[in-house]
Amino acid sequence: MTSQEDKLVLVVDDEPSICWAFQKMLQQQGHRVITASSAEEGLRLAEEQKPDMVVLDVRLPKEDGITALPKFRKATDNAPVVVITAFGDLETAVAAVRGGASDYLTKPFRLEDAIHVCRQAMEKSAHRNAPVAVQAMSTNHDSIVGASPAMQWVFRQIALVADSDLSVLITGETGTGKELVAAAIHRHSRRAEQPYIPIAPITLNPDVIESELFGHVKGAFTGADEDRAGLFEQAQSGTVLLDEIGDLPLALQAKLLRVLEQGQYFRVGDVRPRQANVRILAATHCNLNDAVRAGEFREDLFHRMTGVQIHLPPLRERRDDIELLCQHFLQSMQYPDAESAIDATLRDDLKQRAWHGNVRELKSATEHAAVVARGRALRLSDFPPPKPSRNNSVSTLDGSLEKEIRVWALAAIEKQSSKSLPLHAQFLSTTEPALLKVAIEHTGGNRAKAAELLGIHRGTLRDRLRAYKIDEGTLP
Ligand SMILES: Nc1ncnc2c1ncn2[C@@H]1O[C@H](COP(=O)(O)OP(=O)(O)OP(=O)(O)O)[C@@H](O)[C@H]1O
Repeated sequence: MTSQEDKLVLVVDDEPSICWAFQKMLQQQGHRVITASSAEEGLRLAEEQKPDMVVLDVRLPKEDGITALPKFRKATDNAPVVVITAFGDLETAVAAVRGGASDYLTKPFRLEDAIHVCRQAMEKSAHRNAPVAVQAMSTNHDSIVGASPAMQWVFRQIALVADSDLSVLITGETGTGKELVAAAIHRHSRRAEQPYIPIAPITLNPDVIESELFGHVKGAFTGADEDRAGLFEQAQSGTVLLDEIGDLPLALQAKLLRVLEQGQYFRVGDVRPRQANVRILAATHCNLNDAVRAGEFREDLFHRMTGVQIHLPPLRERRDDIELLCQHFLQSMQYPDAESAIDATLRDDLKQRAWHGNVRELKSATEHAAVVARGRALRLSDFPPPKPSRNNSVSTLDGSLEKEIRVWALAAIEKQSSKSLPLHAQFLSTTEPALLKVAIEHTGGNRAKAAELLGIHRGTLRDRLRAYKIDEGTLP
């Protein structure tokens, strides 16, 4: 048997630069690489040389990668296949995984991601079950739109978990699409034909929430005139989404844990346990870690739920999706010439907004603008004013910025060497230039006013600009 460092990898891509990049990267990891520029040539090599892993592009000159995927699996006795694609939508990712792909990468990818994905694919058994036939995908659903690397990663994660029965925690600010992701996981799972029940605990009457979830037997409490099934029972064989799982009362968290660990629950007033055959997905916009620390969320449930997580970044961190999303919403409204209704100026203006309400805000703003514009190309004035941030205070760091700083600081500490600047100086030289530039831009290039705004001496400002080599010519 070959060792983890000495595998034969077949790369099938008609772009020589991609073959070259994989060749370099995999050879550095101690593997041997053969390449092919078409599925046909790749299959021939696969039959002859039985590679330990295949990297397969979706778009190939004749037969495409997704169609050829099962053939590669057969030709290599089920060696892992990593599929790569230039632009992925969720359906392509799911089709790849259904066709037997071990993983999925979207071009352009970061080298670290490619190494990580290839290593994981090789670690996985090279002799998995025979591939499942690619199933026709229904298009009659709410599609998830996104071309940004962040959304491509989300598609990959959905595709990888959809077919299993794993519980998944979906996190992200309000309006980022958590419920849409949960519905997509269900839609692409084996349970797709079974019920999908989203439950928001906050909307349930707190006095009867346990009965709502797990049902009750006759006489369990006043008003319980007959046996009744709860939502978990109604979702039998299907999927439940617990929307804002952080809102679930502590007593019910223990009962949910029982469902997750033993697949069992009790109707209120019943002593007979019932079997729950449900997949549990959960969503939250808050930091469950904090809730655990505050004693509001059970730690054991936290660990059970955070095994598989899909995080949806806020829209302001994937601004390149804004135009695509607007066009998508306009198309859904059958707006005339939806694709050209947003010109480059409007696109840039929309990208400037903070979109604190995320995709939900963008959707309602686009619908509003479409009504005002009545069929002509949209203008910024057609859009409602931006929604204010929930946390408009500028005197304190908002949670996400603090998180970024923590991540930065931990990474900097790890990289610290005898040659590095002290941590505080590193931090200042990373963050201060942006602050100085904003102050100067804001004051129209007036250094005296900028220094006043910053609360520092003019001379200090001049020295810092020099120290950071901020090119005065690039500033107003
Ligand atoms: N990537 C996307 N592509 C298309 N539509 C999207 C996308 N993300 C979100 N939406 C739309 O934005 C709206 C809000 O999405 P959703 O309800 O899934 O967000 P959420 O994160 O669950 O919000 P909340 O936390 O407030 O419940 C929905 O109308 C949804 O269809």
